[in-house]
Amino acid sequence: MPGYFAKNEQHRRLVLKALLWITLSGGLFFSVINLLHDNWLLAGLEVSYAAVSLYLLTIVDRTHNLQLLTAVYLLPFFSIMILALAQPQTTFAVFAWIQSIPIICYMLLGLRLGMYGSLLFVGIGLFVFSRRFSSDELLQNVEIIANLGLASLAVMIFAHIYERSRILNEQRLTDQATTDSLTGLPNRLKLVEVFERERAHALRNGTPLSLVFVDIDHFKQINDRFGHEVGDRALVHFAKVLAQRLRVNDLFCRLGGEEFAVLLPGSKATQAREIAESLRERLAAQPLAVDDSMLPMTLSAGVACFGLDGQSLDELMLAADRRTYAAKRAGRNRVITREDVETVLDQAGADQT
Ligand SMILES: Nc1nc2c(ncn2[C@@H]2O[C@H](COP(=O)(O)OP(=O)(O)OP(=O)(O)O)[C@@H](O)[C@H]2O)c(=O)[nH]1
Repeated sequence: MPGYFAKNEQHRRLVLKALLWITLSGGLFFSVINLLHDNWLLAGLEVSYAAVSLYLLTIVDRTHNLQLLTAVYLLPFFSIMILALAQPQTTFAVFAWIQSIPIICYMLLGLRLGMYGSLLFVGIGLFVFSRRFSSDELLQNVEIIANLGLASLAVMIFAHIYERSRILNEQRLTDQATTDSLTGLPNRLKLVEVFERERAHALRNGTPLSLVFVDIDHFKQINDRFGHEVGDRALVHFAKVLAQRLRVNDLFCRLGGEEFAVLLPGSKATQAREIAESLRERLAAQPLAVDDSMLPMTLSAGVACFGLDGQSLDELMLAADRRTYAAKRAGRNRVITREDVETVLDQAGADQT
């Protein structure tokens, strides 16, 4: 299922449910009207369609393939509409239903499929309508034809614009929710989302996946000495310096405060360590300019590997966080991997005694 359709599933499910209720009640109502007009074919189709709508209503909440269900529902729905328009017993008024096609298509199928569906079914509807009422004197009136044509076009354009703005707004909200407003980096929510994708990829292809936990050293001192505003600038500077070194596939995100994480798809522990070391060196080489002086910044980092340190993001975070803590205890400005932990802690203990 394409990502976009999956994202909008909840919205589409609600729209489809509303439409199913309308077709259930409308189908029953119009079948009675058509029976009174002796139009058995249309009445039979409408009752059957009401029954199909009732059945779909019972499964719409639990179906895993909403797109297929929507297609199964829409194709006969539009076909019955057009068939109704073609019947000799029906009136001009059935055309009003054709006007609803673009709205239904865009709301249920999205921008591209909605446009194709609208063009196809409105086009067929207009063709059938012009053939069916060609001898009607109403159709000889240019004003009426222009009104009907323009109204159909306007509904389609508005439905298109509405769906486009809805998608853009949804995208904007999703971006806002997954971005750290200070540094512009992805946030923890994005890490959770990307980790799931990369985890599945690593399992499928047997490729490595590493996580580096990064913490700025003595950040509180920057705040205390220069104020919160310089502290914020230091965070932005830090984000910029580190981001320059990483690849597009790597996910560098701010977890909160002065804590960051880097997800490295395709990198095993040794490679992740090298990358973390180069981040550390880069930061040490690029101090922050504060007034006329240069303020040095350093980081401590811990590396964890998918598989070796656990299967879930929580397990990897815990392992990487512990190693970062070990790096802090060992004197800061260093990177610690699984292999380093004991050596470094022994060393730190020896230094203290
Ligand atoms: N300016 C600024 N400060 C923040 C922000 N978020 C957290 N902080 C500050 O970051 C500081 C973190 O302090 P600590 O957890 O003691 O860490 P540290 O001073 O880096 O010490 P070590 O990690 O042990 O090296 C706290 O003073 C927080 O107030 C932020 O968005 N902007």
